[in-house]
Amino acid sequence: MSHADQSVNRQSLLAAADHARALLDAMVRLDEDTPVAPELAQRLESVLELLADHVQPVEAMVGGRTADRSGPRKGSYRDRSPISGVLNPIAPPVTLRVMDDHTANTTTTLGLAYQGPPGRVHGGFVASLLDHIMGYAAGTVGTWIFTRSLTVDYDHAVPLFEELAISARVDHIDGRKIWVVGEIRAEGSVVARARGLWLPPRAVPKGNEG
Ligand SMILES: CCCCCCCCCCCC(=O)SCCNC(=O)CCNC(=O)[C@H](O)C(C)(C)COP(=O)(O)OP(=O)(O)OC[C@H]1O[C@@H](n2cnc3c(N)ncnc32)[C@H](O)[C@@H]1OP(=O)(O)O
Repeated sequence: MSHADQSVNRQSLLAAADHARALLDAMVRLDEDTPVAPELAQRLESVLELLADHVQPVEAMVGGRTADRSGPRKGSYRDRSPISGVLNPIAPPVTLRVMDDHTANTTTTLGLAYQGPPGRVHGGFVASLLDHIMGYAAGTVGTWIFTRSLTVDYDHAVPLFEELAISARVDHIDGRKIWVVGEIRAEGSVVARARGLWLPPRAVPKGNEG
């Protein structure tokens, strides 16, 4: 495939991911007696038939075909992230900014697919957002890092349908331990805060040293 064709294909995949995001939003807003339910199920089945011969085996996407998950991985890992992956429809529209001063931030607005208590973001998703942005701040210190501990304070409701500003910074580093703090603001006020510990693995998985 030529460079130009690849670019057109990526634009189509991005558009498809956006449609799938809109579909997720529509699904949770459908009335149970919607008359188009049978046609919806049928059309989605045909879409899945279209994809059947083209989806990669899962082993190719996690990286490697061996038990230790070493070896090459197809596709961009970041594009498939459940929090900020542009090609992953369960990721809300999020554009991450990772800065040289060991900080990371983003803004996003979440719809009904992320609802916990009525009108509020699900607490588990609040923690996921913080984990992710804080992970990226920690990732400015070491390439391979894992969340070891995360404590979230839910100070106030995190609202749906309003812009949320999520930010994180490395608080201090103690040997291998990277301590990070993060927060979510809505209309300028802090609604959730977190602190956590990130650690590099003792050995980087084979094939992923770079
Ligand atoms: C740009 C690219 C971006 C890339 C950015 C990617 C962003 C995505 C972010 C997503 C983040 C994830 O989902 S990560 C996925 C979820 N997390 C995981 O799966 C991690 C599972 N856990 C592990 O694999 C392991 O526990 C490790 C690798 C994290 C650490 O193992 P370890 O090296 O054996 O270390 P361990 O003994 O557990 O602990 C090390 C030290 O920390 C201390 N320690 C442990 N917990 C605590 C605690 N709560 N408070 C104080 N200290 C603690 C221990 O006492 C010990 O101290 P001392 O005795 O040494 O002094």
